[in-house]
Amino acid sequence: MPAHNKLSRLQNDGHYADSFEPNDEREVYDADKEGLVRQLLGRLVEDPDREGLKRTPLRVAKALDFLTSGYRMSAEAIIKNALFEEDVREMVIVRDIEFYSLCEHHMLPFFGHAHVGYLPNGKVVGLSKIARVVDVFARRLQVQERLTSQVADALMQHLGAHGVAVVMEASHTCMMMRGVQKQSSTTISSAMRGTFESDARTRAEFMGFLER
Ligand SMILES: Nc1nc2c(ncn2[C@@H]2O[C@H](COP(=O)(O)OP(=O)(O)OP(=O)(O)O)[C@@H](O)[C@H]2O)c(=O)[nH]1
Ligand SMILES: [Zn+2]
Repeated sequence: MPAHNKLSRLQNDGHYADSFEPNDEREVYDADKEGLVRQLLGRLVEDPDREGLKRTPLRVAKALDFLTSGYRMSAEAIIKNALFEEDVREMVIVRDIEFYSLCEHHMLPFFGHAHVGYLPNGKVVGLSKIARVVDVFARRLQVQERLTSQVADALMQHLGAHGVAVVMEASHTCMMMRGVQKQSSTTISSAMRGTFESDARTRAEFMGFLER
């Protein structure tokens, strides 16, 4: 088991200590968190020490670390090394990017697809980086609307684009497995920035591509 705890490098204000490497996807081990999950398990089940549950607190702690790893990642760092000068002015769309996030109200998954478009301004970005930026914000405790806006704002800020459009469609397990128990409803959210916000034809062109 790793002796150090990477999370300890996270400062209280949510920023990273200088020594922290952004976008380090290595596994985090946090003994405190494992203990807290063990306590919770003790309240939930009759025998938290039975064989099948012995390593569950460790597994849950590691899973939660992964599912919130977006707090330790930086969209800027992902984008800045993958921007290429290219005289492209037409719309670029990456659609059907699957994502998984946790709703901040219940810490239950919501998941679906993101569709991202942008209008380049002399630079294009490596396509995989757009999907990585979706993950940076999806791997946090979220509401879908904020997730959508954060992806749009980060891309707008770091691409130098004329505009960015993000549409996300998701199923919320907190509405499916509990609460209102609606299995088929999906939620669509959008965030339009720059030309996509100011020009209805650009927005319509983007939406048209999504219909295919
Ligand atoms: N706007 C928005 N709401 C969300 C999202 N995820 C979950 N919610 C909602 O957050 C609300 C929380 O409402 P509360 O009344 O405080 O919680 P609750 O008693 O568990 O609500 P129910 O789910 O209706 O049982 C619920 O209506 C959820 O459906 C999201 O991404 N965006
Ligand atoms: Zn919820």
